[in-house]
Amino acid sequence: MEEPIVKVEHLSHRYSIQWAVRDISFEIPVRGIYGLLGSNGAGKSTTMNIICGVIKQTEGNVFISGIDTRKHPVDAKRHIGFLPQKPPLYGDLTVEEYLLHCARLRWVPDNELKSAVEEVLARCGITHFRKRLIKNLSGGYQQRVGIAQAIVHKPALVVFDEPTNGLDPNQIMEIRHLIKDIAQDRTVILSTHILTEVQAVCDHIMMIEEGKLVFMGSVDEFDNYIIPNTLYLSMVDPPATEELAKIEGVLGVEELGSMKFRIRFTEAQEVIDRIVKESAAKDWRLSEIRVEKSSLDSIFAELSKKAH
Ligand SMILES: Nc1ncnc2c1ncn2[C@@H]1O[C@H](COP(=O)(O)OP(=O)(O)OP(=O)(O)O)[C@@H](O)[C@H]1O
Repeated sequence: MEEPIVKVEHLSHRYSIQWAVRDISFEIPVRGIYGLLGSNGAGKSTTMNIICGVIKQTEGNVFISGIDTRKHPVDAKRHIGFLPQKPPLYGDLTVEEYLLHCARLRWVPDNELKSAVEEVLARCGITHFRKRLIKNLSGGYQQRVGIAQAIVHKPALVVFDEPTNGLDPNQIMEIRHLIKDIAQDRTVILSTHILTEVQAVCDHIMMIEEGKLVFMGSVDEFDNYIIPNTLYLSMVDPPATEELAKIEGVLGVEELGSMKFRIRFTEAQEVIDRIVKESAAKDWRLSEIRVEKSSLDSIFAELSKKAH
């Protein structure tokens, strides 16, 4: 069987006396964008810094494409690109000088340096700024340079720590687009405390709370994890709540006021069909009916509570 791209086994980390990460295990077997989600101080940066070999774990093992990061850190790092929370940029270098420097640091062979930098400049949409000093770029473009240095050596795994932090909405959209593009030919892990970011960018979610992994699965699984789906219903001439509750397949009815209701159900389509039929027969004048997905925010809050 093929080695997983990332394998984390019983990972724990302690800063002096405080445990920041406690017994986390997971595997990333296939390509995709994996969101590492958690509130501030949950342990995201610590986990990412360990995966990328920036800090050494107190306990446990990390393997990158089968290479033990503790035993062979240099070999493992060849497969990793990392954009830390504060990008390691040198403001007094031009974009091109900086990327050349990074490519050399990452063991790109001399005869491939130029083409590697050209490729990454184009990929990140910064070719036209190649001669500009990094300190004179906007935040969004500085972040692009940060991303470029993370992929200049074509690593199999790229790790982004809060990549859209501090950017304006347009810049955020552009950076998300770039991350999706980069993930087409490699695995990406990105950390964020923003739920909509995960929804917009990721295929899979790993959620950390208080140093523990509380969820790992697809975005859809996360979405359905805690709270069952509900129906939102609006009628001009609604019946009594009890009458709605009697409909087969309806598990509960919550009155939201102004002739609106939230219904918990067993099977969406069957219940929708019955409500529409009854409404037509009894002239409830149905004006809106839709399946509500539980918001990521509410799941986030539930999972956080679970972890406590
Ligand atoms: N160098 C350090 N020394 C001591 N404690 C630290 C250090 N770095 C992080 N911590 C603590 O470890 C815990 C986890 O921090 P970490 O930065 O990994 O969380 P995070 O999820 O990345 O949060 P944020 O989104 O705020 O960066 C926090 O309680 C934090 O205060």
